[in-house]
Amino acid sequence: MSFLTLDHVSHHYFSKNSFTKALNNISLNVKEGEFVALLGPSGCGKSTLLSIIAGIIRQTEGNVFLQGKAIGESEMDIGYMLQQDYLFPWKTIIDNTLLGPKINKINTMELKDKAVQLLDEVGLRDVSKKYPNELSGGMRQRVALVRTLINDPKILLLDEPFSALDYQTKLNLEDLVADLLKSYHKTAVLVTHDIGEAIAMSDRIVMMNANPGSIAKVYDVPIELRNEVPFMVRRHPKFQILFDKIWDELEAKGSDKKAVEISYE
Ligand SMILES: Nc1ncnc2c1ncn2[C@@H]1O[C@H](COP(=O)(O)OP(=O)(O)OP(=O)(O)O)[C@@H](O)[C@H]1O
Repeated sequence: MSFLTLDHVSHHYFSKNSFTKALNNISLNVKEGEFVALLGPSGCGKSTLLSIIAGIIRQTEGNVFLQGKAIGESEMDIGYMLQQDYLFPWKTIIDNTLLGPKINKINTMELKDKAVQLLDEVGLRDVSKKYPNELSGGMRQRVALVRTLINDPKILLLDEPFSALDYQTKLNLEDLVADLLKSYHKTAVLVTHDIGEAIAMSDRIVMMNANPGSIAKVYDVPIELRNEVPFMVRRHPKFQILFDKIWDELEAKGSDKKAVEISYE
């Protein structure tokens, strides 16, 4: 059964002088516990699609359902992790992780133990009383991950969450995120430009076309790779085969195509 359903989703951006067709007729079913990556040339609508799934923007056409319910009925169902951590500098790490529930008027006393446990799981128990500026970029992203998981969201939306990190930190975080999501049996959609990251972390990879954004191809990641931690996936012979296939496909699409933009001027 489909956990997340995208049913003929299209999106147009309208501004005073122009109209951009960002997404055209996207249909996709994501199973519970599945990890799906969205990959494609710049401007193909990956972030737009993620914002629609998050309920931040409303699609122009089509429907999006999470467990059969239209998106937007409960914000708490969705966890969002971005390239920037958006931690509040004047709040301690533990208070930052509890901010979402606090805003939603949930009793944070009950969630404190869970926050401590999650901080422990990401190796940050000792810094819970510190402030964000005392932490490295990788540590801050781990706090952002805890903040996302504290609400126990049904689905995690990851918009290039590792792209601002150095390579080694990024690989370590990929392993950590994959491990945590697997142990909590979370469903996730990742937007990335990094083919290796998409293969290392995902069960399926959705390759998108630009101009306008649509689904070009869906790759099933071989089971041998899905059973490994991301770091080890990169060493598997099947990794390189899939990498080359996707690379050739992306090269063929070109990397700088813009979506259809019609100016009214
Ligand atoms: N708020 C907006 N108003 C008008 N057009 C927009 C807006 N946001 C995005 N677009 C356009 O919609 C198209 C898809 O943009 P989007 O950011 O979703 O693509 P993307 O695949 O995430 O790009 P990138 O990989 O470069 O981050 C682009 O042509 C972009 O210019």
